[in-house]
Amino acid sequence: MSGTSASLQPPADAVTPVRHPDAPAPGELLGAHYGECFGCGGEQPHGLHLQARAGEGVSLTAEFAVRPEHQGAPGLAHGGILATALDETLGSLNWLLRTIAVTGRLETDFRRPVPVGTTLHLEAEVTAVAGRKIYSRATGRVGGPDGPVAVRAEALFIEVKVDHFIDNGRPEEIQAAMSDPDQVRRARAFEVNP
Ligand SMILES: CCCCCCCCCC(=O)SCCNC(=O)CCNC(=O)[C@H](O)C(C)(C)COP(=O)(O)OP(=O)(O)OC[C@H]1O[C@@H](n2cnc3c(N)ncnc32)[C@H](O)[C@@H]1OP(=O)(O)O
Repeated sequence: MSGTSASLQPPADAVTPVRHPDAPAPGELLGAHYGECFGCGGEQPHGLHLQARAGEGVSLTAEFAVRPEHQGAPGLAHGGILATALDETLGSLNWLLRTIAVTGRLETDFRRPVPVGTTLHLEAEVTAVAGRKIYSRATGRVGGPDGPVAVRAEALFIEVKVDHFIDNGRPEEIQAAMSDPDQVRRARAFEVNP
């Protein structure tokens, strides 16, 4: 991608990302990491309800069905919503590394409008890892998985410890998430041992 800033270029000592041995198998749905997440949560009525599926290596695909509540201009998806879909898709990659990480930087290209009523077909991959820094990119297409590119992003995620959420989040939500009976979801949020 042209125009990407220097901080999204992996350093010379970056390594190839390694899929965790316990990562979901290719083709498996990842499910939501948190029910209230605006990007993927099933209990979030206003959210994107994005569904991601593991791919080969450290890659995945995801689908985002654009609904009327996602509009910016009449009949078209809001750019910030599309950036959110890209952010969520890229963030989901970290589950394949079994690393807890948050977005440090996200750079987005908007190439085509995305109409309400269409599905954005996303694919994403981790391209490099350097210490706590995880470099990744994503593409969103309209009209099908092989349709024209509507949006693209490159990102830098930074690995964090669980304390990042405990220290910065609201205690009510932290407690609720920690006692989530869904073991996989709890592990994604709080029990990952890289
Ligand atoms: C539980 C699973 C959650 C999954 C969610 C997935 C979907 C959604 C993903 C998100 O939207 S996460 C929410 C949005 N992101 C945030 O709220 C992060 C807010 N930022 C922070 O909390 C801190 O800035 C951060 C933890 C990212 C980094 O702070 P630290 O004090 O831990 O590290 P530091 O600032 O020393 O940075 C570490 C390295 O990363 C680099 N870095 C950090 N932020 C950067 C940035 N923005 N651009 C470029 N480089 C950056 C920094 O220069 C440094 O490089 P070096 O090691 O080479 O010195």
